[in-house]
Amino acid sequence: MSFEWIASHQSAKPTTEIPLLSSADIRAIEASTEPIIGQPGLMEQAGLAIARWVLAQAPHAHFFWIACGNGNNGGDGAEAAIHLHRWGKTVYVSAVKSPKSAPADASRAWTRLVAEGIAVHHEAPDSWDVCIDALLGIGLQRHPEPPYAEWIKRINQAAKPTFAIDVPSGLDADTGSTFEPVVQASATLSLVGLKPGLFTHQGRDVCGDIWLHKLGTESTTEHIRCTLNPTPKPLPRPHASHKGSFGDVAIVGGALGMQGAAVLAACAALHAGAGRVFLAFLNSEGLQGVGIPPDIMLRSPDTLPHQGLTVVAGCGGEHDIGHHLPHWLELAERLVIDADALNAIAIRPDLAQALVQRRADTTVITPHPLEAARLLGCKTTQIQANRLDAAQRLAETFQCTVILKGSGSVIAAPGRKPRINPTGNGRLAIGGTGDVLAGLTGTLLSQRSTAWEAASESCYIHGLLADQWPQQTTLTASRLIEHL
Ligand SMILES: NC(=O)C1=CN([C@@H]2O[C@H](COP(=O)(O)OP(=O)(O)OC[C@H]3O[C@@H](n4cnc5c(N)ncnc54)[C@H](O)[C@@H]3O)[C@@H](O)[C@H]2O)[C@@H](O)CC1
Ligand SMILES: Nc1ncnc2c1ncn2[C@@H]1O[C@H](COP(=O)(O)OP(=O)(O)O)[C@@H](O)[C@H]1O
Ligand SMILES: [K+]
Repeated sequence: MSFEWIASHQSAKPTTEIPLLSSADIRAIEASTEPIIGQPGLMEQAGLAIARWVLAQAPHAHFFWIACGNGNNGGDGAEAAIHLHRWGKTVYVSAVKSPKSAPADASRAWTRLVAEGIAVHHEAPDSWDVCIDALLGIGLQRHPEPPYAEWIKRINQAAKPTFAIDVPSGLDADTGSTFEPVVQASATLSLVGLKPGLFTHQGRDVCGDIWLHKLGTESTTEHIRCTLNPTPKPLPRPHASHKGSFGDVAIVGGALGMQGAAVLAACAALHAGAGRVFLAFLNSEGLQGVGIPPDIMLRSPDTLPHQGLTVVAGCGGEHDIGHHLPHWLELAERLVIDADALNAIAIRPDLAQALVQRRADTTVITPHPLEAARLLGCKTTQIQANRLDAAQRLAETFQCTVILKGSGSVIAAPGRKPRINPTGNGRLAIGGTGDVLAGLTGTLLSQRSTAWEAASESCYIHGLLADQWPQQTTLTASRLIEHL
């Protein structure tokens, strides 16, 4: 039996590509795991693992409130209670309903618990040292009902160490959307496999530290819904190289009053190590006061070179970018499409068609959820309700690599399993950081062999900078660039 520590403070740095499993994947693994006669079943193994894990997290706690739901998540809690009781801890076990209505495995756990002489309560205790949240797991289907909802509120109000089994109750394991209320866990022990919902959308805020116990099961590639974006390996910069070896990146953007966005993208491309960076403003009126480093070559959009160029289009593009897009969609060897360029594609079928026809694996689009909603003709809430599906739909619809931004950015490409980026945090939620991502992605796209690699690395590095940001210093987009 072994525990794997995965993430602390909602941020992970996986060295390998860790698989994430949907609820259906987990149930398929469970169904294909043959019980071995005389050996403990999955739920018994889960109970022992949970009890050991909680004790390791809170070795001095005495009074454990084990809040159990009506399904197998509650059965896991009952199994854990048996071990903690045997080890001399005071356990207060609450069940939402009569254990008689539980599924078969959980029902056996409740029978064993009662045989141990442990009382089953139907209310919460007045106080406790540690709570084990065994209310709802991958079977969650709707807003928690009474008494689930009341107990979840009690758990959160008490602000005591809370250890969630499988997922914090109220979190959708597949999508990262939370129902109301949801348990705010100190740590979560994911069983059998890690779930996507722990790493994207609202999930990252409620899980605490994330641990995994596979309970001796193995997943095969068919069981994998998506993966965690792994830590990239730095690209060597050989001695025998020159500026032509590291990519020519051109930023086309910066309409009137929006030039700063294009400058941020250009500076990010420069600091990320592009061989040469061009900046082509859509409108260069009133540029006084916009600091442009002398390393960046200013051009008009019409005088940019074509050969070997990676174009980043759209940062601060307003409506003007729409005039230039047909040209770059046809001619740019590699292309990053951001912000207003995405809005133009959303309303012009000719541009969408030109995007679909581009050479495979040369294009990255970087929508935030609202831009994604415009592209797919739906509401932002529908995008956020299932970010993995939304990113994959964008990739298939527009035949390109997608970075769906936000907490736990999703990277998707046609015919691939998506990746969820495990780095980044709320400090990035300010204007301009998306322009930095676009410029950084442009440089990596000019240097890497595939758009997929470039997008994955770019997301990871961008988020990592925010994760490593000094606590006392405010993060701004221009400061972020200096750390590239
Ligand atoms: N499937 C497996 O392979 C394993 C499952 N295990 C545990 O079993 C859990 C899944 O068990 P279940 O499928 O029984 O699902 P859950 O125990 O997560 O919940 C299902 C029960 O809750 C009810 N319910 C769902 N949403 C509700 C809501 N909002 N308010 C009130 N009631 C609600 C359902 O009607 C059902 O009775 C996992 O999360 C994990 O903890 C572990 O024992 C390890 C192995
Ligand atoms: N809460 C958050 N957690 C992690 N990353 C975030 C969060 N909010 C924003 N980001 C990241 O910050 C960047 C913001 O991009 P965007 O919304 O396009 O802003 P702008 O257009 O102002 O530059 C994206 O890379 C996004 O993934
Ligand atoms: K739970």
